[in-house]
Amino acid sequence: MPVEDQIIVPLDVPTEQEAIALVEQLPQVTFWKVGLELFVSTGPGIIRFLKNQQKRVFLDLKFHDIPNTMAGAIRQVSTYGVDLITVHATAGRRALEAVNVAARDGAQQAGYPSPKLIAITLLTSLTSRDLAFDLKVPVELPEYALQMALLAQESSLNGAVCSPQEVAQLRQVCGDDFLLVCPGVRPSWAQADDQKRSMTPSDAIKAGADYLVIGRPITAAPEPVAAWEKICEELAALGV
Ligand SMILES: O=c1ccn([C@@H]2O[C@H](COP(=O)(O)O)[C@@H](O)[C@H]2O)c(=O)[nH]1
Repeated sequence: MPVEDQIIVPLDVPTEQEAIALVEQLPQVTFWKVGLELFVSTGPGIIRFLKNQQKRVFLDLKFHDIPNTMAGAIRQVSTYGVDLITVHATAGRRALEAVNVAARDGAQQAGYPSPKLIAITLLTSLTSRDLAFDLKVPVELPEYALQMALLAQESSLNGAVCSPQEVAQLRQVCGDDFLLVCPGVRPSWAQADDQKRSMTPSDAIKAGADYLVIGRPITAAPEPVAAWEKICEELAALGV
């Protein structure tokens, strides 16, 4: 896969007009992410727009609820024809198993291939200290992320979302067929923002990520096209 196709850019903007403007400004981007802010504002209209532009779509709504409610929501969003959907691994085994069936049903009903379901292991904005002291999880962070990924894999999900700092371990344990998507990616020249477990794009790919989610370093850059090109050049230099 060309390196450009491994970068997913989030449309973290409040309106459909701003989202469309970004897509038009960055025609080189093939994979866009629609998250909570934009989806709450526009509903599925933005997904139709992206699909009409032949873009791949990552619907990052991070579903987290009881199994029946998760299944109902996933059945509905699986009728949109998106490529990737996130759920929280902490919804638990029964919910993860339920969403698998629901995604197949919804996609089949709409005549689309099943979307790939990927589970959030631990948000990249959280630190070891947050996990231990605020969330009261008495497990080291890398072990916790791994256990959440394994829960997703045992529940037949397609992959997981993890920080680049955990991706090498997850790749080694979960194998090559398990999709690993990494947000929290920061080129050396970008600021960290609220990301706490970051790595550079090339280090994240070398560590085993399938896809990188890179937002503000591109979309909030003074020149988004130049920022995109700089990241692609850095990745192309890896020669992978
Ligand atoms: O653990 C997670 C899960 C999802 N995200 C999402 O990725 C992007 C990152 O954007 P940046 O501007 O590159 O920080 C954003 O849409 C998050 O909702 C994440 O960061 N961490």
